[in-house]
Amino acid sequence: MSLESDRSAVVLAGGHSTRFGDADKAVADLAGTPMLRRVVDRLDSIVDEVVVNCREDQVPAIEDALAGGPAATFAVDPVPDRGPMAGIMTGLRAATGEYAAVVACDMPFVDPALIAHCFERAAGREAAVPRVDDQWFQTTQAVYRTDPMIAACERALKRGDRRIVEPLSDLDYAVVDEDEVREYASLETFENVNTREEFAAAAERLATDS
Ligand SMILES: Nc1nc2c(ncn2[C@@H]2O[C@H](COP(=O)(O)OP(=O)(O)OP(=O)(O)O)[C@@H](O)[C@H]2O)c(=O)[nH]1
Ligand SMILES: [Mg+2]
Repeated sequence: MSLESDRSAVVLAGGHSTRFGDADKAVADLAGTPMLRRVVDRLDSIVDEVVVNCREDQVPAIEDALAGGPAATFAVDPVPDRGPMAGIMTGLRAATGEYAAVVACDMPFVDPALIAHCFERAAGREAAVPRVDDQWFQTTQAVYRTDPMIAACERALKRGDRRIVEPLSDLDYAVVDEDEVREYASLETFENVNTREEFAAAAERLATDS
């Protein structure tokens, strides 16, 4: 068994991209490659399995965006629009790994070296979550132990709490602080793209990078 055989990735894409406008940012062409495809490509090298979480109506376009690339399976929200934390729960339910990295589809600069480190830090615990400014947990670029995180999401939703940090209160998690993050990645790894302006700026940087 390879070292990585327990590792899944869940890419979250079930939002409505309202700040982006009419189109789905997940599949929007970012410097020649759909944004979600960039995230999947980066994660594929460090996990055994990639699961994409989205709504049913997004599946065809996301399939197109991934065509010819790494294999991915879909985890469709049984009830759409319950927020990113419910999406994490849906994705993790479909994941087969003991641990899974969760990354939002709008983080095209995600650094696989940091994710690999989060897998190391989560070992023997229930999560490893970066926190760069002693305040905001990067819950959509973190590693969770699949079963306890599913249970924690279920409990939070049952309490009527959709906040994405809420499941952490039930978990034994490691915090990956800013200094530790910087050993593996630059902080652009956490940059998320919401508006057309942010998308254009990200495209410009990616075009000059490659
Ligand atoms: N499954 C699921 N995922 C969601 C939901 N809302 C947001 N997400 C995902 O969570 C991540 C971060 O969300 P946002 O940046 O707010 O994305 P968004 O909701 O599509 O965009 P806005 O409408 O502009 O807020 C993205 O990967 C989204 O696809 C939801 O209701 N369900
Ligand atoms: Mg949103």
